[in-house]
Amino acid sequence: MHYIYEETQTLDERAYTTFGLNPEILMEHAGSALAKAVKKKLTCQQKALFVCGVGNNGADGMVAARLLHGANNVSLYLPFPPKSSLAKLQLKRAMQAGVPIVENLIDADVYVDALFGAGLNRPLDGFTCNLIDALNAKEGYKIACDMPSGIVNDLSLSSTIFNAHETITMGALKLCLFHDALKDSVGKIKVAPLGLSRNLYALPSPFYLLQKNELKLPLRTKKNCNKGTFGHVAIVQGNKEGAALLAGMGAFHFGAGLVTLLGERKRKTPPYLIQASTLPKKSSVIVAGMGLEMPFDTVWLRHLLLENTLPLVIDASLCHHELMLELLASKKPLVLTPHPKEFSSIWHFTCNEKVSVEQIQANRFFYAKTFSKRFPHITLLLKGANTIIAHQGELYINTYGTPALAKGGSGDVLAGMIGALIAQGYSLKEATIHASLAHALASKKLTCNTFAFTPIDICKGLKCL
Ligand SMILES: NC(=O)C1=CN([C@@H]2O[C@H](COP(=O)(O)OP(=O)(O)OC[C@H]3O[C@@H](n4cnc5c(N)ncnc54)[C@H](OP(=O)(O)O)[C@@H]3O)[C@@H](O)[C@H]2O)[C@@H](O)CC1
Ligand SMILES: Nc1ncnc2c1ncn2[C@@H]1O[C@H](COP(=O)(O)OP(=O)(O)O)[C@@H](O)[C@H]1O
Ligand SMILES: [K+]
Repeated sequence: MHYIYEETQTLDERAYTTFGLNPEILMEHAGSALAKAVKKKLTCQQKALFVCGVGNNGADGMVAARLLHGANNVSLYLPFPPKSSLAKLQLKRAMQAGVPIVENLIDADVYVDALFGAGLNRPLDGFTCNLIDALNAKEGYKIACDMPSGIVNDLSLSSTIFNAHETITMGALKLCLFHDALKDSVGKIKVAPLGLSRNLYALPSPFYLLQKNELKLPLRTKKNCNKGTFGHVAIVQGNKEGAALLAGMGAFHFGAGLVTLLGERKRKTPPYLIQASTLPKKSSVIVAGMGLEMPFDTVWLRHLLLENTLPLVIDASLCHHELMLELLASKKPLVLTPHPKEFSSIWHFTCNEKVSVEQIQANRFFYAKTFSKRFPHITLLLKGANTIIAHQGELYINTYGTPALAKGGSGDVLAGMIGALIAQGYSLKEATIHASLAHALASKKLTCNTFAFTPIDICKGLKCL
């Protein structure tokens, strides 16, 4: 698991004070990593253009251009005169080495965006937006230095953002790179070590990037077992019965020994799903919310969810229902799996403050972290292009989801999968993390194109993990 940081200046400063490095040493490493990434994409006849800004982000680009010049065809384009002392120094060195400087945005095979990085402190002006639009419109491979230009104060996004195929980020991963709205702009993210190994440069952080090799599958290693060994998931069935069916299939395919759909007996279900009107005695967990159309029998549901000690996975319409207040107050072990609109309702109930979906999406990390600190017994999974799992102020980010999942029913399967892992003995946090990883990775197993995928394909994909 890699740490992610809200800002990395503290890490740079520690590299100076603890390890005796200095900004120039760090920058030489940043430029060298950028140069390596550019070189990989260039044949001898091809040309790279480094578009450099006024600060140290631009200076990184100038270092990379100097390192490549002589062996590769590279040029610098400086739309503004350098401001920072390191940018002035690096420009001088680049000129002494003879790096060509061009006056316009010329055509190239590789474009490097070294306009702005962590120092962008206000929205971009019209000229810079037009420049970035022009860069985005160019053919060719695009590399962002540290971060795509357009992220203001490491946090909010300008209306115009550089669209990279690849981002070489300096020293460590930054939280802003995992904004949902940047998922189409960052490309592949690579970390450039800055004169120290990544481990030495790093400090502990409460934010983590989930890696696929960390996935803990519910593999059956003991031969002496029976269905009871793997728990019993009870799923509340609503009027839209397909939702509970999908959750049931997700739970069953992810290892639950028994899965019961609770409610009125419905028409066709897969034969391995049990139907019952009362909670089975040996249930391990209750999953509820999907397919529940309002109004529903609140008395029955309140009794079912609250009059026992079973952990709960709560999804979909229940997030909009005032029953949520009682669930939160009950201090029952709880996983909540809202999408941003559902989270906006939960936030309203719990914090007595109306926040729009847009506000949540613009500040996903803040809202998820704040909520998880306020409700330390809850594990929150905030859905999105990059899913966030929040627990006691820690955030785990899953970037593996794909647009194939953007279909009704994908979330239902996920809720069932989380229930399955809880039933098999995972902690609520671990169940949520590993179900989320498996959900995203399974969706990649069967994706032949981006549109024909169905939620049932997630279950099929689980068979291949
Ligand atoms: N040890 C180090 O230092 C290391 C640094 N590293 C690299 O440095 C990058 C950070 O460099 P940075 O802090 O100089 O910021 P950067 O993004 O280049 O821009 C700041 C400049 O832009 C200006 N400005 C701001 N907003 C503006 C706007 N809207 N429109 C116009 N101008 C605007 C602002 O000027 P202001 O007008 O605010 O005085 C300032 O001059 C980091 O991302 C990484 O790539 C790595 O090499 C690792 C080691
Ligand atoms: N563009 C996307 N990239 C990655 N994952 C996505 C994307 N769109 C949706 N998902 C995932 O698909 C699931 C959709 O869940 P949800 O919106 O609750 O659907 P439903 O309630 O219809 O089952 C979530 O896990 C979400 O993170
Ligand atoms: K940049």
